[in-house]
Amino acid sequence: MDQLWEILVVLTVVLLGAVGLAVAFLRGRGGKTKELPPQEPPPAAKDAPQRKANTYKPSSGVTIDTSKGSTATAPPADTDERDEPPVKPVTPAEPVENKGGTAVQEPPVEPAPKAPEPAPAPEPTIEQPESARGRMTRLRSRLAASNNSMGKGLLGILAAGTLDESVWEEVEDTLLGADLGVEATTELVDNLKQRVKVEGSASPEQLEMWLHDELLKLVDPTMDRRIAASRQGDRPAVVMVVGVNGTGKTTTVGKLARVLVAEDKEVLLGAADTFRAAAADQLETWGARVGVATVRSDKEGADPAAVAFDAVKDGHDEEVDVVIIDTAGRLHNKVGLMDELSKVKRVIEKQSPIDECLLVLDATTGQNGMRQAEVFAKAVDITGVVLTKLDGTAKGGIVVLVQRELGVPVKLVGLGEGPDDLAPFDPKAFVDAVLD
Ligand SMILES: Nc1nc2c(ncn2[C@@H]2O[C@H](COP(=O)(O)OP(=O)(O)OP(=O)(O)O)[C@@H](O)[C@H]2O)c(=O)[nH]1
Repeated sequence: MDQLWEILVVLTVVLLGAVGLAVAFLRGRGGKTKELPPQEPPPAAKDAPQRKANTYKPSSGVTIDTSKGSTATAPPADTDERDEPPVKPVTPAEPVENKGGTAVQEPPVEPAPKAPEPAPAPEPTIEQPESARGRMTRLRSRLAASNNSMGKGLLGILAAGTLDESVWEEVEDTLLGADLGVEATTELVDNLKQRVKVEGSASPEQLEMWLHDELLKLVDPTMDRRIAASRQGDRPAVVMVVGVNGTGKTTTVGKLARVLVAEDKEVLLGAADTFRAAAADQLETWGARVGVATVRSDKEGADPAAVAFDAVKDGHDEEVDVVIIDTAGRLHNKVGLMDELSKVKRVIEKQSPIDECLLVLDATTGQNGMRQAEVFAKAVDITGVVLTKLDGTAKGGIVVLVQRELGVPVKLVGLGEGPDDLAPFDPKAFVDAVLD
């Protein structure tokens, strides 16, 4: 019986072993994964140009590969990257989908080529303005071109023959037409008549000489035409410039700065014309051309008195020779403008006297300009006149009229739009040009 059990156990073990081997054999065959045929690359990736690794060369000389997934590598020591063909920069784009719907990553994007170092800003060129001496001589032809019709007319009339009353009337009309004014005209004609009477007769040359003398007398060479633009003790001189808009005020301040720079003066400009937005820019440009700074406010409609105050204060601190203040020429009404000018004047005078107050008058406006002048003279104490645009008018007689009416000399004349077309007024050169 025992033997039978032993035989049964052995048979069972053999059977189980055979079954296990059979299962293992079957698994080994049936579980093998099927090989996929080789995959074609997606069209987009296939067509993508083979591009070299994107490189960025910092100033240290180390090349950093910025292409995706790569690590920083140093180039071989003997690699000269300048020999590589240039790589076209690629615009970054979103990943695109190929036809099969697989997302294809856009090839790595190269950084924009390093911007070249910006060229150092060119040094501003400081212009060398023409010296004041000799300007009137250079500009004399301009005066003569516009004004000697008056001189020629007078000489023609006086040389025509007998000096009867009708001839004197013609002389008077010519002088009045040149804006000399009634008073000065009567004075001149009376004096000429007197000389002719005393001499008995006169040659055309003698008449020309007398006319020259009489005109010069009216222009008055004895007036002090110097501009107070030198330091006054331990402070700068202060020059305030006033006048109606469009007369050439800002231009004159710019030109005057040039005259003074040519005389080796240190100048500071104050842009107190805050009414017209562009006036401060205009003034600053004028100053910058000759290396002169401008005190201004960037706020349109800022208080002009405050700007003038700051300019004078800065002038003190910087120890310049002269501070020139440009003012507004237009406000909503005349009263407002005059109040503003008076205030600018008062505020400046809190820290410094005003040494010069120049009224800018447009010579082409004739009698109209005279009425403006009187209004300004009431608001501020005018110490001198700048007659602009004398190159564009035959009415040079305004020089005499303005001096007589205001009791102050014409100190400067504008004879063109060029930067150096402002000249100290020279009575003799003026009369010479008129009778040229
Ligand atoms: N022909 C000539 N033109 C001049 C002369 N002076 C100034 N001008 C011109 O006159 C115009 C007006 O000049 P501005 O300096 O802007 O006048 P402004 O008085 O400051 O005017 P606002 O700033 O509006 O008050 C400009 O075109 C100048 O070039 C001159 O002597 N001769």
